[in-house]
Order: sequence, then structure tokens, then C-alpha cells
Amino acid sequence: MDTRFSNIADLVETPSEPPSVAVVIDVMRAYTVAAWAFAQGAEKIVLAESLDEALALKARHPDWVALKDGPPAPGFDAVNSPGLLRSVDLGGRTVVQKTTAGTVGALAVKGARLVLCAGFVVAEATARLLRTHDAPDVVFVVTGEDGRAEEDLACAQYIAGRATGAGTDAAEFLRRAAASRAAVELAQGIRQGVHPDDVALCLELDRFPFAMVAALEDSLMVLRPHAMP
Ligand SMILES: O=C(O)[C@H](CS(=O)(=O)O)OP(=O)(O)O
Ligand SMILES: [Mg+2]
Repeated sequence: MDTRFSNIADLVETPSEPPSVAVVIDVMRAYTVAAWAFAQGAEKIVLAESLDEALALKARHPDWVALKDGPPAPGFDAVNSPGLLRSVDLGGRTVVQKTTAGTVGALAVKGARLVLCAGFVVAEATARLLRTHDAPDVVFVVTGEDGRAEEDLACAQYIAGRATGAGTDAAEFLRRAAASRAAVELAQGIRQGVHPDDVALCLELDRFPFAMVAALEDSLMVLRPHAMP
């Protein structure tokens, strides 16, 4: 398996032929939040193109749960925080998620044959799905900070190592993520819509036994859990 690391800014500014397999990484916090949403019972997550689209979908489907990053906002039911979401019962619900980085990354590769969304909480399940898929080449998309986020690159490199069978030890990758700008800003309360446990929750290796697969359904990009027992 050939692995490449791509940054979201390049993908958005210079659209090219979609990769066959893309793994979109957002450790802090979109795909940690998505994994918690599934753990709390959500059936699926619609990745919205814009805040307006998220609100329009919510208006059309009042029972859907609209979630955005940043502070709480009118029309939205939740924020992009694993610490806050873990006490919400989402049994059977559809979540509509719009964030600055993570959701944008998945939408940028929606033409790929297989799109996985990941963070450390689903690292091993994601690596295992890549191994079973036997993809010849995989592009990892680093989403945070215009594709320069250290926590996302560390997670991408870790999953790539696991997927290619290298005996990768997680400790150094988690240490890099823990020292990242996002981790520091979340811990210092510089970013908004934050629970004090968010950084720790984003660094929980293999918290969940499922990968997360995004695919187009009726022109919407929909994320679903994919059990990897
Ligand atoms: O909610 C997040 O962690 C970020 C937005 S910010 O950097 O905190 O303002 O969005 P994400 O797309 O999950 O990286
Ligand atoms: Mg991020």
C-alpha cells in the first residue's frame, strides 16, 4: 500500500482527480465528535457544506440534530465538543455536522471510491479497514490549520504505519498531538464550545471499535459507522 499525505488547502485550491481511497483526519475535534455521536446512538451524520445548508437541512428535518463548531448558535442544537456530546442521547437520530476543517476535508474528496474519516479514537479500526480493503494507494488528508495541524499529521502517520503493518508505537504520535497548537488552545479556552475533557477525549487511542465511512447518498455526504470487530 502506497501512502501519501495531503493538505486540505492544496486539495481545495487545486482540485485534481479524486484519489481512490482517502482518509480524512480531524483529531480536534470533528471526527472525535463524530465517533462519540455514533457511540451515543446516532444513526448517521450528514456533513454539511455550509452553515446555511446545515440550517436548511434542520428546517426540513426538525428531528435532526444540527451541530457546529465554535460557540452555541441560534438554530443549532449542539457544539463540536466530545466532552459535551458524550452525555447527549442520540439514539436513532441523524446529526448534521458543519465544522471549520474536518467536514470540509471530507467534502473535498467526495469523488473518491472510499472515504474514511478518522481520529485517534478510531485509529486501529480505520487501519484494519484499510488493510482488508487492500488499497494500492491511500491519501491521508490533514484538515486542521489549512492542512498544517500537527495532531492530524501525527494521527495520519500513525494510522498509515498501522495500515502498512509497521510495528508502530502510538506513544510518540500521541505526544505530538498533545503538544499541538489545537490542544493548547482548547486547554486554554482560546477555542470556543469546549469541555475541559475535550483534549483528553481526542487523545483516547482506539476508544471505539468502528471505522467511519462517508459516501454520497442522494447528493449529501453521509458518514456512518462501520464495525470492525
Ligand atoms: O471545533 C473545532 O475543534 C474546530 C474549530 S476551532 O478550531 O476550534 O475553532 O473545528 P474542526 O473542523 O473540528 O477542526
Ligand atoms: Mg481540527
